[in-house]
Amino acid sequence: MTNAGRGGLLDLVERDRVHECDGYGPAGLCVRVVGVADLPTRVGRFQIVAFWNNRDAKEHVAMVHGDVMGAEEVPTRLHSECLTGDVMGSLRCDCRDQLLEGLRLIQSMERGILLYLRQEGRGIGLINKIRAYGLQDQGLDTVEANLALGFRDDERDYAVAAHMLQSLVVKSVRLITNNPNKISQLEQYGVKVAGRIPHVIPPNDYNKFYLETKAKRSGHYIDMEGKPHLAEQSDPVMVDGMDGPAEENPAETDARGRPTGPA
Ligand SMILES: Nc1nc2c(ncn2[C@@H]2O[C@H](COP(=O)(O)OP(=O)(O)OP(=O)(O)O)[C@@H](O)[C@H]2O)c(=O)[nH]1
Ligand SMILES: [Zn+2]
Repeated sequence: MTNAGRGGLLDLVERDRVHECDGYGPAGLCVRVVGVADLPTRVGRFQIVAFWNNRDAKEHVAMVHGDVMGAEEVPTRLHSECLTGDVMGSLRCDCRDQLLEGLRLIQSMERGILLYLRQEGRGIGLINKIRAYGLQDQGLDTVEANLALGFRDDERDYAVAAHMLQSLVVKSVRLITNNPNKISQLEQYGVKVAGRIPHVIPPNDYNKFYLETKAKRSGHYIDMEGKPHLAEQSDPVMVDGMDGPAEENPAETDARGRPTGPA
């Protein structure tokens, strides 16, 4: 990151001291940049940006690499918190690998952002996610378990992400995701999504059914058995303990997830 880029992020704290707006989404959610610091990590150096919001005590952060302010087509990952996966290393989901591979991918590019969103359990919270896991242990899939607990299959709202990107003065993003709902919600909130970068992690024995459910029931762009292979998925990323080549040049697609070139 250049001094200009870092200085620019620091300026946002001062800028946002008086920030007020109508907010995003049905709740009128508004965020302010309240802290910026250098954050060396095991995958490289980031600037971490802390956000206050006007609706709850959830403390969302952005991991920023390179000069993103005023930039177009910034590679951007929206990561939803997963204590069991991110922290405990659970194999029931692909969250930890997606988090680390996402940070690595961003580091390998000129610039990029990972928003770490405090939307545990697709927005149902940690206690309810563990209850949902209990129901899954009895045979329900992820969607059925959420519904049995009285939730929608996915309770996440990305208004906070849209405002965070606006606060970082990002002009457009290339979203690192397999989830079409993230793309459509961001667009609905006025974020220009210029393309998609697939983020497929090879399954393990414990999360295969979870990933299959994402593909079959939630419409995620993940190639599983029985579905036509996606051209963009020909080079899976390499994660600890798995054989296979690292993904170097993920194919890109347009905002609707259609490949824009050969994989
Ligand atoms: N309710 C529920 N949430 C889960 C379950 N497994 C993982 N999660 C949560 O799902 C979220 C992970 O989703 P993400 O990786 O951000 O996004 P995604 O919807 O999979 O889309 P991608 O961008 O393609 O990764 C985290 O908040 C996890 O805690 C589950 O079985 N039930
Ligand atoms: Zn997880």
